[in-house]
Amino acid sequence: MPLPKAELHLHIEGTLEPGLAFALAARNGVELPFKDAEELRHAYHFEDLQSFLDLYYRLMAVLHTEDDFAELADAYLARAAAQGVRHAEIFFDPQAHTSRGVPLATVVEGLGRALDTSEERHGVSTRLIMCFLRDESAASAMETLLAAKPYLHRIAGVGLDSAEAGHPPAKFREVYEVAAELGLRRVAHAGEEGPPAYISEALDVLGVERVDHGLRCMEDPELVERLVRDRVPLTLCPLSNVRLRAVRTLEEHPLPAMMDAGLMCTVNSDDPSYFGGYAGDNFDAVQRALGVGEERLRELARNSFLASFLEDDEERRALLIAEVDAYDFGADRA
Ligand SMILES: Nc1ncnc2[nH]cnc12
Ligand SMILES: [Zn+2]
Repeated sequence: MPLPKAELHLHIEGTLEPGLAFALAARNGVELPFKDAEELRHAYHFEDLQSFLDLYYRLMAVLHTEDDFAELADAYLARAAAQGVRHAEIFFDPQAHTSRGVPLATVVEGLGRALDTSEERHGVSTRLIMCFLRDESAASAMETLLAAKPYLHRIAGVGLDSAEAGHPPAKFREVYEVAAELGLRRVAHAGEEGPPAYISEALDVLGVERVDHGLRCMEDPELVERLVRDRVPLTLCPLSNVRLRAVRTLEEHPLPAMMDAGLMCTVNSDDPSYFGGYAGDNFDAVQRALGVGEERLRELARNSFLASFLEDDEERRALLIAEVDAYDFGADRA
């Protein structure tokens, strides 16, 4: 049995495996610029965040119907469960679908259908986090937020993703103010490719409770001190960082230094279909490449539940943390 963990940084569109992409393309009559799944896999070499995003947006165009979104999410939940994920807070990018004519209702109801049966089918509790594309306008984000009002019973929070450089968090100040008024939790990608100042800005201007990535905080000792003092959770994604060249090699990933500094780190998969692994694979990778030991793996797993939005189910949170504390590494892999 793998180490129980929560996944807090996962883009559902980034779980689209080549096989499912081709099946949906055939079903929906979408032309893909690749001969087959094998050829598509060979395209998974990225220079930076943007070169990945270009393929990510192109491929998700195979998603059209409620069934497509339900199938995508159910496939992720099955894979995640097999790697010990017991709770998943799942990002989705509504503007990437509405901009090509897929209604928000189709996306949310399709994903929602898979999430509704997740605990029963996979033993994974879930939350949905709606992300705004930061390289689109603040007006478009606001329009998306307001359009989501009928679906807020399904949406726990808002996030901010896509191309980071040149799109500072403050661009979305009003959007996050309205999100807070609507009772939504707030997170944002910051410090993946953008500077440490974007991390401070996400905290100060957007009022985020967690920082997605936050990797570049290590360039600013005062910021590290603040994040440690305030126990701000960081949702790190080691395999993603290597594939998108935020770090040169996995062996050079700052995770151990970040944990040494006292930062509240979690380990997640980001876009597992594209970056070579799901949550458990990321845990295995840091254990293997960085020599992260068993007690630190346990700390990462514990942090994942502590940083999760399980406030409305403290009983489940306590139960899952107790499972982490009692986990026997000798009996199985993490
Ligand atoms: N790693 C990432 N950074 C920013 N936006 C994303 N959208 C999907 N994955 C992303
Ligand atoms: Zn991400």
